[in-house]
Amino acid sequence: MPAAPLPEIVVVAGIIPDGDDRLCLSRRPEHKHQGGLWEFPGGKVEPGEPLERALARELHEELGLEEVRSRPFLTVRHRYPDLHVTLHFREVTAFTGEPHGREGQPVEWVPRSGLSARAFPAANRPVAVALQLPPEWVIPPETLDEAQVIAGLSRLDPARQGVYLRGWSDRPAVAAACRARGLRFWIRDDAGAARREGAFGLHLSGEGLTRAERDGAPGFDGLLSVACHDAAQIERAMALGADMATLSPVRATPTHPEAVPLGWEGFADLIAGNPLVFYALGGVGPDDLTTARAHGAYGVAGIRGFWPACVDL
Ligand SMILES: Nc1nc2c([nH]c(=O)n2[C@@H]2O[C@H](COP(=O)(O)OP(=O)(O)OP(=O)(O)O)[C@@H](O)[C@H]2O)c(=O)[nH]1
Repeated sequence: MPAAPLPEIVVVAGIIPDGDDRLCLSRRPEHKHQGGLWEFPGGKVEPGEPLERALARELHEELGLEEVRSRPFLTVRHRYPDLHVTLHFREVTAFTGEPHGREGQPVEWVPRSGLSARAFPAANRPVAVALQLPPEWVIPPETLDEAQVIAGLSRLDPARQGVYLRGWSDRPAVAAACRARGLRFWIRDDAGAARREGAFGLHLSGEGLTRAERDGAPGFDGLLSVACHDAAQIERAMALGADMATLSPVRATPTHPEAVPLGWEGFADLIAGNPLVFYALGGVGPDDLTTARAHGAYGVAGIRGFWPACVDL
């Protein structure tokens, strides 16, 4: 007899900040699925219920919060052995009341830096990665000179923007400018340079990916990222243990005129169900963040529109 299909549930969960760089967590009751683990408060979405309303209802029932407003943060699909779950994590932007465990569950404000010490359900791994990441990934133009790049870096916002030093990975002065500004930055392909420069991440190009597959995963403790353009590359990035990826091109772009754009629907189809954190790249700008999140990405990446002095690119 064929096995019965596993139950599929849709869940909404809130990332609730307190304005002091802490997030509200609760502990799942022992008798429930994934019992005893810490979670972002939330619960099952009712059929036809809009996600923002579902989260407001759950946070009222579980924590006693009122007037909850939220926006998309990250969508994760995960297959537990006994359950398939689609988790819509949302960033809570406003609420009233002080969260307390109305169902007897422990509730705590936890500093972001303390999140890695908590045990979460396996589905939460991409959220733990995304919580360390800026929503914008800025690529300094290669048409500028080093002094212009350094001047541009000093105008980026470290809270919102990270930097991929695509054409600038072998320039210690550029890495130093990122550090001085407190910007998280990624080095291209060279794990040794990433270690030396204290990069936040290592981003593998197609060539870097092939080399890492041949020689073994690069020895680097920071985040591992891969440039992807299709389903096969996403598979390879996951097999290598990557944390995040760029997927491109979403739209036509003058830097890669030959590449066929994925479009937002094609983008969403490719990333659905993959436990990587994705940035949409190629013809997108900071204003596309809401659209990108609605299609499963966490962030947006690019040169044009992101770089402060890029008017004449
Ligand atoms: N709320 C929440 N659920 C999570 C997280 N991570 C994760 O895997 N889940 C899973 O998502 C599902 C949430 O369902 P739930 O049982 O809490 O839903 P509910 O509050 O409506 O519960 P009930 O109907 O059993 O009372 C569980 O299978 C849980 O293991 C998370 O961070 N927050």
